[in-house]
Amino acid sequence: MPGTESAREIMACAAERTVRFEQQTGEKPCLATVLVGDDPASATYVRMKRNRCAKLGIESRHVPLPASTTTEALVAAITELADDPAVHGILLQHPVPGHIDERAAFDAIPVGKDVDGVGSSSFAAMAFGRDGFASCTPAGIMRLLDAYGVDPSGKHAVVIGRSPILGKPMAMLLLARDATVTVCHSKTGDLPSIVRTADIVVAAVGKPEFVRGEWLKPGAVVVDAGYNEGNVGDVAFDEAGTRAQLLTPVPGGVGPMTIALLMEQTVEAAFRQAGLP
Ligand SMILES: Nc1nc2c(c(=O)[nH]1)N[C@@H](CN(C=O)c1ccc(C(=O)N[C@@H](CCC(=O)O)C(=O)O)cc1)CN2
Repeated sequence: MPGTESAREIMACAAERTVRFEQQTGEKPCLATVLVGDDPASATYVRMKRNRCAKLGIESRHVPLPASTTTEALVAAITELADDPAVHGILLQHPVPGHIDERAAFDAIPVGKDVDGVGSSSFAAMAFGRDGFASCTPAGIMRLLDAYGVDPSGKHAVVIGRSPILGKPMAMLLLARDATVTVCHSKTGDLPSIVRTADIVVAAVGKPEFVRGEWLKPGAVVVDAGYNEGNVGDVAFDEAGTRAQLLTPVPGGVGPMTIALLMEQTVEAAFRQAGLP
């Protein structure tokens, strides 16, 4: 499976670096996870991340907060983690309850600890090719394209979805690799005809089997970044499979890469904070 295989390689490397970090500093890299409320899917994703940390020898510290948490209280909890030198990376699980200003909370994570790449400063650094961490799912997708020998340069890439942690950074990363990028969203007219012109399609809409096989240009590369209930992606897999040159599966595609990138970036943050190469 494409994602599982590439993710395994990235995580093996993160595990090796974790051992080296401990030998050099006597400490372990540490990821703090912040979960607000009791959404079961979010709880599952946080558990998957913490389990992966444990497997790789990365420490994790969990901060569960009630759904009634205010923006101010969440920002204060994040600031406490930001000020703690034993914490190298901070992850705030998205989505947070609707009354919270999620952007303010993401932006409270200092850029050096923003291993999930969700802050505005991280976005700017990524967009302008500066040091920082990219949002894990789009960064994982770029690595997946590389692993499969797909060079975005000169290709028409269509990103369906414009969310701050997926569609928008995805467009920037593809642009940085010289793709011609079209971002489509809920107000886009005649989506199928735009998708039909794409060499690379990234589906990040959050609607099960939304992208149909007949929309695709034969030979297109199709990346399914959907994570809908029941492990169903945003692409109608069987239909798309008959037309696509490469189609990432759900499960076993983009999801494992998201977690692998989070592990890689947490370990890298630990090295940077310790001033080690
Ligand atoms: N702060 C963040 N919040 C959210 C992100 C994110 O990157 N940062 N992404 C999504 C959900 N997500 C991680 O949080 C996520 C979703 C799915 C998977 C995954 O590996 N899925 C597996 C299948 C699930 C399973 O095996 O039970 C797969 O696709 O193979 C990883 C991460 C929203 N929130």
